[in-house]
Amino acid sequence: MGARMIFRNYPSYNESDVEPFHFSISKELLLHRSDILVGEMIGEGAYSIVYKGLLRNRFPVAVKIMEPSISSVNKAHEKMFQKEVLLLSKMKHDNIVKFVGACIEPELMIVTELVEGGTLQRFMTNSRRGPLDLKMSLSFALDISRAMEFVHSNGIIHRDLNPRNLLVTGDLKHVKLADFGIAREETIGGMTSEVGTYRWMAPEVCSREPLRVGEKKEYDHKADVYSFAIVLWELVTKKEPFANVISSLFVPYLVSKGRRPSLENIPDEIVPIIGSCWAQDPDARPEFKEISVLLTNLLRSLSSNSSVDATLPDEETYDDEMEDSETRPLLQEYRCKVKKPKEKKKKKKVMKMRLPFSKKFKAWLYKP
Ligand SMILES: Nc1ncnc2c1ncn2[C@@H]1O[C@H](COP(=O)(O)OP(=O)(O)OP(=O)(O)O)[C@@H](O)[C@H]1O
Repeated sequence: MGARMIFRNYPSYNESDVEPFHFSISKELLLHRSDILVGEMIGEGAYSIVYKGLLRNRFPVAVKIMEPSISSVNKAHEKMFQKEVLLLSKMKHDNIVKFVGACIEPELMIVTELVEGGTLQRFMTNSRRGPLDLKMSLSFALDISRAMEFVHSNGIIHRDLNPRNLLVTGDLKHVKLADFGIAREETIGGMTSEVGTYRWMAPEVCSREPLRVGEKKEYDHKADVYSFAIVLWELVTKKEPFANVISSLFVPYLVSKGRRPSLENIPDEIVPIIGSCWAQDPDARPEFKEISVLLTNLLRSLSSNSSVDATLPDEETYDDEMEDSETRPLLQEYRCKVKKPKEKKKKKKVMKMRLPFSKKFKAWLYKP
């Protein structure tokens, strides 16, 4: 396996782990190796290589094969594989890659739907030179938020939300969440291992504060909300986060001290969303349920203000307004503002109201 430019922390396992391990994956989730025809390579992860494939000679699929050199030496990777299979098989949502099946003999393989548009990382890199399509960016963000809403409602923390784990559909209209390799069920009392990809890693996950003997860092599903904020920032700025930091290895330190990418030149409507999502205090971050409502309303208001015919993607499925009491006051205030601008007179008033709020919000964000 070649050196990777992305530094990522994986759960640590004891390499001398020799405990016997037996797969307990139900038969319905298993495929025969002969059902799968493996084609060209399309991607590579830390422990796996992903190929295009054909299921029963007919259906295009993605085939993730765990690197045999690793899985044969370490039973811990078999456990990791099994966890990924069991989690992914439960994740049935339009914005999450569909699980097709798994093989355990002769190689460890996970077969999913083939998402043809490549990673969001590649998509954003390719679109950097062109103009920003705000509606498309927000619509992608809404897809991600909806996927995460579903993941969290199932008691799962993804722990590695970043543009390499988000795939763009072939028609370039939607994004799907992939890679549940380090996702875990949230445990009462918080999670403790340090995992994720540094540039997208929440401060509570990556902080290097000294711990007392036996003490462990705790975090919860709000770590994913932080990662989402960085992805949203990338979508609306078309820039790389922490690009001026020499090595991503330094990012955790800076983030733990409150450093964030710049909010300069980001549309006023989006600043409070990003700002609240990457708040230092995880409890101050909104839930994905709230973020989805905000993004839906924002997209609606953008569409109704536009002369271009810009309907929401799959509008009927985004019809889930929340009661005001369900959104936190900060976001509620913001939501009222973005819902209003329909007539010109009202729009002016809204802009007047929004500016001081946004200033106050920025001041709050950067207070020493
Ligand atoms: N369903 C899919 N459709 C198309 N391409 C895919 C699919 N799944 C994975 N890929 C490609 O393969 C790459 C690696 O996949 P994945 O992230 O699942 O592997 P991994 O070993 O878990 O990687 P990581 O080191 O990020 O955990 C992705 O970045 C993407 O380019």
